[in-house]
Amino acid sequence: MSQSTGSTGSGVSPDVASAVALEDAHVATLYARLDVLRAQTADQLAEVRRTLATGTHQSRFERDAFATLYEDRLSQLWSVENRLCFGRLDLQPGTEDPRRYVGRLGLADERGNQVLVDWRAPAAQDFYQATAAAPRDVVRRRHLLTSGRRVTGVDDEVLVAAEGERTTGDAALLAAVTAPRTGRMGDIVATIQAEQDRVIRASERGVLVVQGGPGTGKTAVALHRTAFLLYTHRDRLARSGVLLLGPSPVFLRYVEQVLPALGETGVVTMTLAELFPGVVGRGDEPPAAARVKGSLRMVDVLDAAVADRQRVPARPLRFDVDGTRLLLRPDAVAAARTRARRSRKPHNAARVTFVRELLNTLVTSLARSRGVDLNEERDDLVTELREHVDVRREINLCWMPLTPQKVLAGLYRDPGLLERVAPQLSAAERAALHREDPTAWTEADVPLLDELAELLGPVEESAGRARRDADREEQVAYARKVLEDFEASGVGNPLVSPELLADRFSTDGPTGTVAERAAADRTWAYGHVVVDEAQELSAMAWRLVERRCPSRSMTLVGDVAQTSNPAGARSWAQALKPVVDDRWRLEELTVNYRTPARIARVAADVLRAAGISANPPTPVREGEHDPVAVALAGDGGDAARVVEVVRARFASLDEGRIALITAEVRGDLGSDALRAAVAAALPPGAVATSPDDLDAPVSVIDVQRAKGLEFDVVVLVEPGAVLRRPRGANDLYVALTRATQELHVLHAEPLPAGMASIG
Ligand SMILES: Nc1ncnc2c1ncn2[C@@H]1O[C@H](COP(=O)(O)OP(=O)(O)OP(=O)(O)O)[C@@H](O)[C@H]1O
Repeated sequence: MSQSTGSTGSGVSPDVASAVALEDAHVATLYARLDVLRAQTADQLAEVRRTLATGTHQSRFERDAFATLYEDRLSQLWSVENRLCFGRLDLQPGTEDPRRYVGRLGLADERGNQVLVDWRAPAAQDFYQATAAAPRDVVRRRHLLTSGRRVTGVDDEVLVAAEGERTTGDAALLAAVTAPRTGRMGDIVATIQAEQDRVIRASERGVLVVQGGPGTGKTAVALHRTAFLLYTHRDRLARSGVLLLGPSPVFLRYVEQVLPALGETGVVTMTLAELFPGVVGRGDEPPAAARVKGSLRMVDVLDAAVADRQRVPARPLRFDVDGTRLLLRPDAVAAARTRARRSRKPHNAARVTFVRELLNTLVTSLARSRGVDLNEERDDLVTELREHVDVRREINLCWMPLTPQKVLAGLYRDPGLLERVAPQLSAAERAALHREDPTAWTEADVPLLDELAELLGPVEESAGRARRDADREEQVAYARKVLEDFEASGVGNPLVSPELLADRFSTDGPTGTVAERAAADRTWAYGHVVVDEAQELSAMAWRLVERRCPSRSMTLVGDVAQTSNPAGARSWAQALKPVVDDRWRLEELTVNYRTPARIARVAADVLRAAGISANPPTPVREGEHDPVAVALAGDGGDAARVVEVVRARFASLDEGRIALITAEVRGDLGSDALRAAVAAALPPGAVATSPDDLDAPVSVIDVQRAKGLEFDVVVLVEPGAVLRRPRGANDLYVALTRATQELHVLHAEPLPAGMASIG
């Protein structure tokens, strides 16, 4: 059995009081050590700046590199102030280091003895993995409850006899999951659960899919896994970069503090809409358009659209080259096209072959017409033809250098072209693709632009690339030497690779940081890609992600019961088949840390009523508040009623956040109108001015934007209308599972099937 003892409050037993005093004293020594290291590092930074401030270019270079390292180390030492140490492991006597303290980073005392183990280190693994059923060498796991630098309580589990796996550190966990929300996700290092830890520490090789219902910690796990992989494979990953793909900018802001709090700052975080450099796909579009654009049939459509721009004229082309008449017959153009296509190069590169073939034909007839020796005059004649305006124009009309934007815009603008190149789409599907402003790019356009970039290739090779590469190699070699010196100086392990350091102190700046270079380079190959809400990716989006990660080292987290994109996944097997066939492994998360059981039961009933087979996760707590339904009258006064419910909840809430979740953006009960109405009824600053604002206590958002977020109180308006959206049952499931404490449902229409139990 695993026994839990401990307290955070008054009236504690003498044993607990003395345990708290003991841990308090120990933690004080850890903070003292931290202070010493901070002071030492600050001194070393000042020293480097002073002693190497003058002199040659080389010594300034060296100073900047060392300064960068000390600054990194200092900011890491400052980032661990909060909850520096949160646990203790007591192992069987005779084990190496039988008492281990676990915390945010590893610390050694002045004699070099390890006094704190980094949560990511193998020596900390048992803190998360040991259970009563499989205690490994653990006798006791102790969670330290802290306030500032003081220990205020302990929560002990004594692992003495067999029992099934259970959640660990109950008091600490419950305190974490019931705490009021701030609008920003926090880290969970102190209370990572065994099933989550297995995912976090899983091998980085291959494709790992993490399926879990709402609130199972998928996002938290994805972020902690990212920190773990960077810690474990720093050299490789710092160089190649890690990409974290999230569903929306607001979601990325919601999670943006987690990795820095774990000491990691170099991860590239983006939405799919930003993955094609130079374009941000923020436009809205109807679900029907997104569905077609996400379909794999677009691969052939785009291929045909490019082929359509490789043209053979219907009639012979005639040129007058300085008095010499030339004829270019369609069959000669067709032959040049065939040759160019056979090169299997992208359109812009194959154009070189096409132009060369045509010029060969023309130059032969030019030489013949003028009666000159082709072999002797060839270069001059070719130059003459190349510079001839008509020749250039006609060759361009047959095979133009193209950009992805140009081809896609042309396709959307021209129904005739669409009909020609997309006979496999229905007329309705082609109509869905047509649009008046073809360059108002949407998220679903981004994978298509990327696909086209593959088909087209770059318009011209960027000049100077070779020179930049050579410069960079030199900088990296130098950075490697600086790192060796730094490690020898004994301040700690550098957090960066030579490449990263070269980026950081490079003052002439052609390279930028890994993150900047990766974000700007469509062909960047990331060392690992993490996709959150991965169920939302369409088949075309998967092709793009695959191109960004040729090593296929990926972590994909999501829930196929929450898919709202009409082109998104219905099952992992179906979504991943075209990407990696069946070469992926699955881990499941089964415990819901967010939604209390009283609310989660309603959400599960909605899924069941919609015939969606899913295993909703088991809530970790029952909760204190039953969900409440409030009937609206369906008259002109409903918006005022909604406002009144929000106002009343706001008045009685000391801390935490409220979300008013709507079915739509527009209309009386749409998010825009309700945001204005609620803002007028609440004190200034209480209501977020846009869906992207996470700091105000009250947010008014449509269900789409609520994805991945959570709130203490959710007020949901008109669930029946949510249900009518494409994949509406999934959206309703998402909306119902955003609450950490209370759910209020306001409805004029009858409550949807599955929600009848709400009183
Ligand atoms: N081990 C844990 N200890 C403390 N809190 C946890 C733990 N695991 C998850 N949580 C908390 O539970 C909440 C839900 O986590 P998270 O957002 O990662 O879930 P999710 O599976 O991504 O949910 P959804 O699919 O609904 O977006 C967060 O507040 C997170 O901090």
